[in-house]
Amino acid sequence: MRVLVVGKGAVGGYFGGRLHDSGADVTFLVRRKTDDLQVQSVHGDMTLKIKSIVSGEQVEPFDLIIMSTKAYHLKQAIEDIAPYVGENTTVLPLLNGYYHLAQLQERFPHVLGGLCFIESTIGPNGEIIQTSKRHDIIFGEIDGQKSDKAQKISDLFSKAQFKSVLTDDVKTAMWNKYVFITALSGITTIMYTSMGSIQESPYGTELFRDLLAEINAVAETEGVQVYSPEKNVEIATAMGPKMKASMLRDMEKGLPTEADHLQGELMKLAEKHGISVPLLKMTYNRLRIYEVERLG
Ligand SMILES: NC(=O)C1=CN([C@@H]2O[C@H](COP(=O)(O)OP(=O)(O)OC[C@H]3O[C@@H](n4cnc5c(N)ncnc54)[C@H](OP(=O)(O)O)[C@@H]3O)[C@@H](O)[C@H]2O)C=CC1
Ligand SMILES: CC(C)(CO)C(=O)C(=O)O
Repeated sequence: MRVLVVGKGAVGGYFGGRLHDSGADVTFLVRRKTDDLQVQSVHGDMTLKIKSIVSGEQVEPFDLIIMSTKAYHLKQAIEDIAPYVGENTTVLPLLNGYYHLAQLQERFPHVLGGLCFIESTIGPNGEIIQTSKRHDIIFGEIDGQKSDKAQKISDLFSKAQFKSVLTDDVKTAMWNKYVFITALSGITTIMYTSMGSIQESPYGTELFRDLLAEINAVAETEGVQVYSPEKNVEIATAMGPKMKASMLRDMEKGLPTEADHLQGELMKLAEKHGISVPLLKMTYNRLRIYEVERLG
């Protein structure tokens, strides 16, 4: 199976690197040509020679295209991959959030739902640094059906050094992750620290739980039954006290955030349904101020 990984960043570099290391036929779509990939990981480091292409290069359509750009780069990435999507190509996004699925489905014939749990970032020399144990991909057909294509992807993933789960309810899995990351990126950016410090502070866990409860009420208007706030607090705690959302790591580097795609979309939904979400509103507002100040 020929695989194209779009974005050789924290997520794409890690999972694409693991797939390449397992013997899979992986190409990276990059914006600057490179054949090096370095991964420093709690599961073992890798120094790899990889295949890469830049947009516009003439190559045959791929069997699987893994999308791992930030949401604010997705529109351009969709244009860039269009020539590499054929009638048998499957597109698998690993982005946080939910509403990018519709963007992809509008354009491509076969899109799976997907998400990942991994704490990784791009280091100063372009290396991928993965800092806590989870390295999981959860994916499946959006309509919940079994398919040969999804099964073949699962077989390919099972040979690589990460955990993968083929689910028949990817919609709920994506919403669970969406709720979790919206609250986690919100609380860690507002408090500007890791989960351990937040949980040691007087009201940290309570505020995290309250934010999760607000977001659950919004998510449930989409007809999904998501994890309880308590379960999400447990998931965050299990990732270790040093865990920070990638959004905070991006803010520390002065980079843009996915606030519009995560908190912003949920604010729109809350307003549509008249749901009061003061903590979510404060979080989104703080992140919007960051964006305005960042651009000077
Ligand atoms: N980091 C994490 O721990 C986790 C992140 N996520 C989610 O995964 C998604 C990706 O995040 P992350 O990996 O952290 O982001 P990064 O910024 O680390 O990586 C994104 C990569 O996409 C590349 N890119 C952007 N546009 C294009 C394009 N048109 N063609 C080719 N490459 C492109 C960027 O290239 P360039 O270097 O040129 O800018 C960059 O290398 C986000 O939705 C995030 O929320 C999910 C779970 C964990
Ligand atoms: C919380 C975490 C690390 C889990 O995958 C994540 O998704 C992110 O920070 O973007």
